[in-house]
Amino acid sequence: MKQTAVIGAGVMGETLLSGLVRAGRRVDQLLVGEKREARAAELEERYGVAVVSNVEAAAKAETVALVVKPQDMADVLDEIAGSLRPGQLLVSLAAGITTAFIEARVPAGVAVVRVMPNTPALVDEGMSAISAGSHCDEEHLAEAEALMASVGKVIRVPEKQQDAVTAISGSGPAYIFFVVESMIEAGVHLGLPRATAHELVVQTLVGSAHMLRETNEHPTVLREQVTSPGGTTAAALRELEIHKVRAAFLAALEAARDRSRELASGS
Ligand SMILES: NC(=O)C1=CN([C@@H]2O[C@H](COP(=O)(O)OP(=O)(O)OC[C@H]3O[C@@H](n4cnc5c(N)ncnc54)[C@H](OP(=O)(O)O)[C@@H]3O)[C@@H](O)[C@H]2O)C=CC1
Ligand SMILES: O=C(O)[C@@H]1CCC=N1
Repeated sequence: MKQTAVIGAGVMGETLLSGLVRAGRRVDQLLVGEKREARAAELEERYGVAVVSNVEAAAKAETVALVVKPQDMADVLDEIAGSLRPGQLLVSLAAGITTAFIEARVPAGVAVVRVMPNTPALVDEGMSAISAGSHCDEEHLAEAEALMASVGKVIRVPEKQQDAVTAISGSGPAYIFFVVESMIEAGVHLGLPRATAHELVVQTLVGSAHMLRETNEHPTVLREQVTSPGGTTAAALRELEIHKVRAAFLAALEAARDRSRELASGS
């Protein structure tokens, strides 16, 4: 029986775990590495999974997903390295941590895949980008792809693109939620009840997202369709340009990309 372990069951780790359970993965094929007792009890109760030590998880599982913070990665790798064996697959979901960083800390022949997921995985609409490490064959990459496909869409990218991917789709949901928050607040300023503003904004987002995916049109075309000459949308977009929102997005995403690069150094 092939087992998959999730080490680090915080926001992203639990998102992956819950997705695997929803996708029909048998709970006796799942192991969780979690050091806090209260959290371990919570996960056992919620999913019926076995919560074990990191060392036991690493020793028993064929595939080990590492979902700890980048700053904790070196310690966790030091802890489990002695239990790992060639042929096993390590799938790291940590921002910034390179496959070379992991390979340098585990036995030779352990396959490593770097993944950048995002939280919409919680509703099976995740976006994951995966990159192979140097001891990784097609079977390992396919295994990592299947793992992440249980919670959404998966693409393969060269590892050198992962910091940019992290800035776009890894952190991306936060920018969207920030825009949603801002629009709801603006609705309240315009005199709408908060619940009404919330419903209007959320459905507008969902509808726009479906249009983007289903029409396959470029966002510029879709934006132009909304923008009647001399109308309300043109007035609003002019303000967004005056306030340099486009430039702010570029600066923000560069900052996220740079922070991802820094995380590999443990800072
Ligand atoms: N949140 C997101 O949207 C995304 C996160 N990621 C990546 O996922 C990883 C986790 O992020 P996130 O879930 O947000 O962070 P969290 O802090 O929510 O989760 C990290 C988890 O790791 C646990 N942990 C820490 N040390 C150990 C250890 N030695 N052994 C086992 N578990 C340990 C923590 O436990 P405790 O709380 O007890 O310390 C916590 O439950 C990061 O590397 C991040 O870059 C990637 C893409 C998106
Ligand atoms: O903020 C972070 O560092 C993580 C990685 C991408 C999304 N959340």
